[in-house]
Amino acid sequence: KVEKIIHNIRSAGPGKLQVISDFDMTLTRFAYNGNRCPTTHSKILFNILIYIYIKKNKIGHYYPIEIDDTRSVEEKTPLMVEWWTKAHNLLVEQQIGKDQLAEAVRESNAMLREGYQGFFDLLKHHSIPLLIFSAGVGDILEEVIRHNGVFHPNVRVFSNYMEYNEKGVLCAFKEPLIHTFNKKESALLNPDMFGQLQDRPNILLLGDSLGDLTMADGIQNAQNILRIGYLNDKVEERRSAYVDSYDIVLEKDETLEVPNAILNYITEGK
Ligand SMILES: Nc1ccn([C@@H]2O[C@H](COP(=O)(O)O)[C@@H](O)[C@H]2O)c(=O)n1
Ligand SMILES: [Mg+2]
Repeated sequence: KVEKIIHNIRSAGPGKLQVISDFDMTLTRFAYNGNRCPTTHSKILFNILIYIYIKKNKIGHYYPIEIDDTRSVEEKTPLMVEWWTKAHNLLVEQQIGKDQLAEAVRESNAMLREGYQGFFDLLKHHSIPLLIFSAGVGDILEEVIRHNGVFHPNVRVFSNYMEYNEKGVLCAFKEPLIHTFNKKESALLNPDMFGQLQDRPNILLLGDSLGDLTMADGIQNAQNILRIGYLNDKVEERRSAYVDSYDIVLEKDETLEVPNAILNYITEGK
């Protein structure tokens, strides 16, 4: 099946392709030297207020629920909304200044996956749109890719964005709230963007959660979708659900080698 999809995408050429990707733990590393890397939410909480990250972000409580594939999306959704709302309220309470963001990212160990330069540059070179759908914090995410010199014009980001008051201080998060399991809804809220991309019916989808599988649902005339899933955590327990849902499953792989190899093959000689 994978060979057939890749063959079809290659035959149609890069002009018919778009890449839709998750951000945290898909384009960024899950772990480095045995330690977990921060997400966009935790990057800022971690850098600005370590105490809050540990005591109040409640990653220890909510993250196991997020990745528990024995619970239904319906059961998990209200708990995810609760987690995200608490985290956003916490950030708002801290009165974070717009200028502190860049500094927070510079000082954090935000790490894109190995091979990110080749990935972003190849997509730019072939003018292949890269749509990043993230339930993280859009302002931080943008800062991370800008800081790494790969925020090219072909990159579009859909995420949770901060709102600042007239003094440049964080005062709210823009609606709608995007969490792990409602990416489909936010994709459908952007018909203009997807309308522009209707002439690109072939999709390379990258994700690390089963919730990421719905990111391409806004594409109405999709023809060939190759879904690559990063299985970062609780590998044994979650393998069969991932193998059933993704076309390719990468276990504990901190690189973009496989997507890059596929993209190189698809665009070879073009
Ligand atoms: N308070 C929170 C809420 C969520 N997270 C993690 O962020 C990830 C979302 O970003 P994606 O780019 O992967 O959509 C999500 O998987 C949560 O684990 C967090 O760290 N803190
Ligand atoms: Mg993710």
